[in-house]
Amino acid sequence: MAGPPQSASENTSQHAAPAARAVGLSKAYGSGDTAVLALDAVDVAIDAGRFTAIMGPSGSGKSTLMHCLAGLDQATSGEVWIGDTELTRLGDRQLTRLRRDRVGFVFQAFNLLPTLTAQENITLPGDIAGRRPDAAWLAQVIETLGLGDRLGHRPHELSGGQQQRVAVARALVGRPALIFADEPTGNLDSRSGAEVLGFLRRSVDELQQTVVMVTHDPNAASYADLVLFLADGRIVDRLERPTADSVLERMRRLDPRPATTGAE
Ligand SMILES: Nc1ncnc2c1ncn2[C@@H]1O[C@H](COP(=O)(O)OP(=O)(O)OP(=O)(O)O)[C@@H](O)[C@H]1O
Repeated sequence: MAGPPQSASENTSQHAAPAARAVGLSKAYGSGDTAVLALDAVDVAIDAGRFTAIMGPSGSGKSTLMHCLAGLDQATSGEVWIGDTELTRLGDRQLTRLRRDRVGFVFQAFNLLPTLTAQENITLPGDIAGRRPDAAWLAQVIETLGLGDRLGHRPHELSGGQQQRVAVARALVGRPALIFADEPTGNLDSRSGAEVLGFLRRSVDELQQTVVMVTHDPNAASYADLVLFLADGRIVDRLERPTADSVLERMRRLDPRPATTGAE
C-alpha cells in the first residue's frame, strides 16, 4: 500500500477542546482469579479535528479503549467524556441517544444493507432517527468520498473499497463529534485500503472531522496525525506525524514478534 501524500499529516490543530477523553479509565473483564485488566488507569484526550490511530500488540486493549470511548462498553472505574458529556453518568437510553447523535462508526465488515442503494445506506441512520440530512452537507460528503456516480448502486455492485467509502459516508453524514474506525481496511486489498484511508484523511482535512482508528497496520497508521501505542492496558508511547517506518520501529519495541507493513 502506498503511503499517504506528504501533506497528509499537516493538521496540527491541537488547541481545540478534546472531542473525547478518558480520565483514570480502567476496565476489568471477569472477577477474582480469572479477572483480566484490559485497561489500567488510562488518561487520554482525543484532539478535535485530528486523525488519531491506536496501535499495540494483540490483547493490549485497543478495542476495549475504543469501545469505552464510544460508549459501547462500560468503564469499571474512571471517567469517559465525549465533548462535555460524561458517559459513565448516563443511563442506557441517554447513552444510546448520544451514540446515535454524536458518534459515527466504521467497521472492518462494511455492514451495509444489501437491498438498499448506496444513497439509502448513507442516509439510513438519519431516516431511522427521523432526521432529514442537511442536503448541502450530504452533497459535500458524497463529493469528498467520490461516490457521486455510485449512489444508485447496491452493495454487491460496488467494489470493497467503494462499499467502505459508503460506510464512511454513512458515518459522516450525521456530522458526529467523532468517528471511530475499527480496522477499516482489514477486509480490503492494499489499493482499496489506501483509497479509503485517503478519504478518511480528507474527512479530517476538508470536513474538519475527528477520526479515531484502531489498526494493526503501520501503513494505515501513517495516515494519522498521531499514533497512540497501547501495551498491557496502558498508553506507553505516542508518535506525532507518523511514517510507516517510524510506526513499525515503535511497534517492534513493544512487540518483538515480526510485524507486517500491510503491503503483503
Ligand atoms: N468480553 C471479554 N471478556 C473477557 N476478556 C476480554 C473481553 N474482551 C477483551 N478481553 C480481554 O481484554 C484484553 C484486551 O482486549 P482487547 O480486545 O481490547 O485487545 P486488542 O488490543 O483490541 O486486541 P486485538 O488486537 O487482538 O484485537 C485481552 O486480554 C482480552 O482477552
